[in-house]
Parts: sequence; structure tokens; C-alpha cells
Amino acid sequence: MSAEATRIDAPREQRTLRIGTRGSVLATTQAGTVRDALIAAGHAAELVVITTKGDITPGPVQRIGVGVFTAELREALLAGEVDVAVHSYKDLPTKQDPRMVVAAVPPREDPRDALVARDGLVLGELPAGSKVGTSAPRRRAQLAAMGLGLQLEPLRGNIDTRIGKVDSGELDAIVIARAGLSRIGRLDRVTEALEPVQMLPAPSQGALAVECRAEDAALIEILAQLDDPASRAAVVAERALLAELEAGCTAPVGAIAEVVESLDDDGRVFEELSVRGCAAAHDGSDVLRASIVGSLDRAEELGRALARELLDLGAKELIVDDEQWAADD
Ligand SMILES: NCc1[nH]cc(CCC(=O)O)c1CC(=O)O
Repeated sequence: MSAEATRIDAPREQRTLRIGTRGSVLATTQAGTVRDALIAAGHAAELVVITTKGDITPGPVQRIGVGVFTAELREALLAGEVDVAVHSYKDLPTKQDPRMVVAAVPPREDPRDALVARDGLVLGELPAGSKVGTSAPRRRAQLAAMGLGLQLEPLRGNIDTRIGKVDSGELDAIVIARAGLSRIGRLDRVTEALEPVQMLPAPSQGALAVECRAEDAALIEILAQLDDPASRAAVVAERALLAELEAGCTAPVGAIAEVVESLDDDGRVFEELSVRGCAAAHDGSDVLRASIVGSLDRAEELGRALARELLDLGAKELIVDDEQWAADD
């Protein structure tokens, strides 16, 4: 064997990629999928758990600060304590920080919200007066708008804590992201997946943001292998809508973008991005909805145009920040 060949066969000098994550079961499971994908692609990778204030402070997010779930992970990334940060995308503020990039949006989970109710009930079967737990203003507003006479109760804590309130009988039902349940293997608890016509999910719900430092060119290239272009286009459109409305994760704003198949003039199938959005009054007395379809490479533009349509309909007046309704999505 020549010296040349020996060098090629020898194990490559490898940098172990440190992946920063929050400590919850959901967060470590999500980050674990990124670690596994990197290892499968031939890289060395490990998880580093970062404890954030959002994990130890029980109060509503409005009081402890927007971006509380992601800020400390990002600090660890900027300080060089980790190389990669994995976030639930919807927890990231829309304002971009030029020092970091979302190098990958892995294939997204089903973005719908899910009802977890006692006795296998669906929404329409819950009697008036039923106690339904959810803190997100977006969910509260859309549930109230259904006019079912539900009694909406505040809800926080990790997924197990939330489900526990149905099991204990404290609540008749809760509404949470289906993606969270899916990731921790609890889809069996879903009694109804809420269709977007009833309940639009939070912009970027069910998607992950895999971030690294903007200067880390080699890593950006590695992480790009995990990117799913359709998931990224959808998330870009939904978050552009949120940004254009100048709203954050505490606003009663919902959006969903989906890749759909359309026919061109010659009857050929091609893919487009369909985006639906809503802005609601906090008490559900009014819900503005709009939709738009356009080419996938115009995702950002589509989201912004849709937001402007909602603004023309009066969205700004509805979604005003109001301490009374403060809570996270
Ligand atoms: N802000 C909490 C949060 N952030 C991400 C998820 C679920 C997973 C996801 O949407 O990707 C949840 C819980 C929930 O909304 O029920």
C-alpha cells in the first residue's frame, strides 16, 4: 500500500460539534435528532445542556422577557461554549442577529395544534363551561371565536405538566402544539388535531432552527446538509408575516404556509407556496383572515404581502400588546 493510500484511510482529524440545547425532554429530543443526523453524515457531535431562565421561572413570558427560551442558548453560542444551537423555531424572535445564521431548517413536523381532552372528546363534544387550558393569546382568541362557551384557563409548564392537568381532572382539555407531543412520543394523547380552518398555528410552529455563528463558514456548509427547502420556505413566509405585522410570539397571530401542487397553462404540475394568516382580537370578538399563493422562491415576499393585507383589514388595532392578555405561545 502506498503512503498516499494510508493517509486517505487514516481517520480524519475531527472536531466534535457541540450542540447547545435547553434541558427539557422536548428540547433534548429535538437537539438529539440534529446530533443523530450529523453523526449519520459522518461528523462527531454531542449535546451540551444550557439551563435558561425560561426553564426555571414559572411566570408568564411577558414578565420575564421575549426570547427568554432562546437568548441564553444564543449567548452560549456567541461565547463559543457551543458550536450549534437548536431552538424550537417559533420561540426565536423575528429580529435577526447578524452574528448568527439559521444554517438549517430540518424537515418540519405537522404544525397543527392539538386538543388533549378527557374521555377522548373532540372540541365539538366539550360541553359549554368546560375548562380548557392554554396560555397562548393566539389559541385563546381563536378558541373564544368558535363560540363554544369554553372556559379558558392559563397553562404553562412542560408538556408532561400540561397533560397532567387533564389527567388530574383540573382541566377538561388543553391545546398544545402537536409537534411537541409527536417529538416526545405522546401522539396517543391527542384527541383531535385542529385543522387550520379552525385554528391557525403559530408562525414556524413544529419547525426547528439550527443556528451557528455567522463566521463559522465550514460549519454552515456541514449544517446545510440538514436543511429541508420546503420547510424553510414555509417558515420564511410565516415569519415574514409576523415581522411585517411587528408582532412576536405573544401576539394573537397565526399562519401556515404549505407547498401545494398547481397546474400551469400546459397542464403541467408545479409547486407553489400557499400561505394563510390570521390576526385576532384577544377576546376572539374578531378574527381577520387572508391567504395568498405564489412561487416558492418568493416566500418572504408572500408573507409580507399577506401581512399588509391583514394590516389593511385593521390587524394592527386588534393585536395591540396588552398586559391583561400577556402569555407565551
Ligand atoms: N413556547 C413553547 C413551545 N415551543 C415549542 C413548542 C412545541 C414544539 C414546536 O412548536 O415546535 C412549545 C409548546 C407548545 O406550544 O405547545
